Amino acid sequence: MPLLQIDSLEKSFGGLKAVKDVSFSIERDEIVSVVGPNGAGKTTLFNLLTGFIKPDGGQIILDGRRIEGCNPETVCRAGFVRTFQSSKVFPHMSVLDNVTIGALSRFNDIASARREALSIFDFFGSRLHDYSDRAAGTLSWANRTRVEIARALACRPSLIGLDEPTAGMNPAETNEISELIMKLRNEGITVLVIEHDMSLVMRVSDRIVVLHHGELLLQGTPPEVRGNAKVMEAYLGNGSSSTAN
Ligand SMILES: Nc1ncnc2c1ncn2[C@@H]1O[C@H](COP(=O)(O)OP(=O)(O)OP(=O)(O)O)[C@@H](O)[C@H]1O
Repeated sequence: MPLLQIDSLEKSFGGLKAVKDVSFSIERDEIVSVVGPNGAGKTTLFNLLTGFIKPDGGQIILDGRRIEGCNPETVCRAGFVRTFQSSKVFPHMSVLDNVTIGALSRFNDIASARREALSIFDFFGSRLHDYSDRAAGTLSWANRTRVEIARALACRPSLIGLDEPTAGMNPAETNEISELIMKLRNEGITVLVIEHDMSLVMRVSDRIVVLHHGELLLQGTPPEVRGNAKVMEAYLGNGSSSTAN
């Protein structure tokens, strides 16, 4: 049984069908990327999967349980936690408190949640330990993204959704995020990524799902997607700055 099964998902905004009859599944321990030109429906799909908006039709089954239409908190408790395109750390709170908030979804007392947060820090080497007491808003963009990922991990998800995790990062930081994504999978966490950086997508993904005008254009392994004529046409025809190479 797949960890996540999406069947015939639909969402319209007024007359615009942002997500049209989209079906695909994600197996446990996979890294799956969702790509597509601007306006393809990636963010809408992510918002549908994580309960931030409700679908007009279709099913979402997480670990055998129907979650379409559930609110974000219920989806999170069911094991699917996400990050956001623009960092949503609490800027005036310390790094430790930001991550402790994530752990409070599983622990009732602050001391246990804080211990859990510190154990999540280990995942990031010394970076978050070094900044533990700093206000999260004073960190670099890359470190704020790490704090957000740490806060998501503190919920101990089975599936983590990363919405453009390398946005605003330089090549060295982007490489670190690639390594982090692969490390997450090695820890037994399944990863769903929306990402415009196609070199990262090609490097880390087991499978790539390509959306275009709200529809699933193609899904396949990186070699299957790289240079595919339909994918190239979707990107070039859209005038997007991203490329499928
Ligand atoms: N709340 C909304 N109200 C109306 N239209 C919307 C809304 N959200 C998204 N859309 C439209 O739905 C379509 C899909 O948008 P979406 O943001 O999901 O695409 P995307 O693939 O994430 O794009 P990008 O790569 O630019 O972030 C677009 O035409 C967008 O304008």
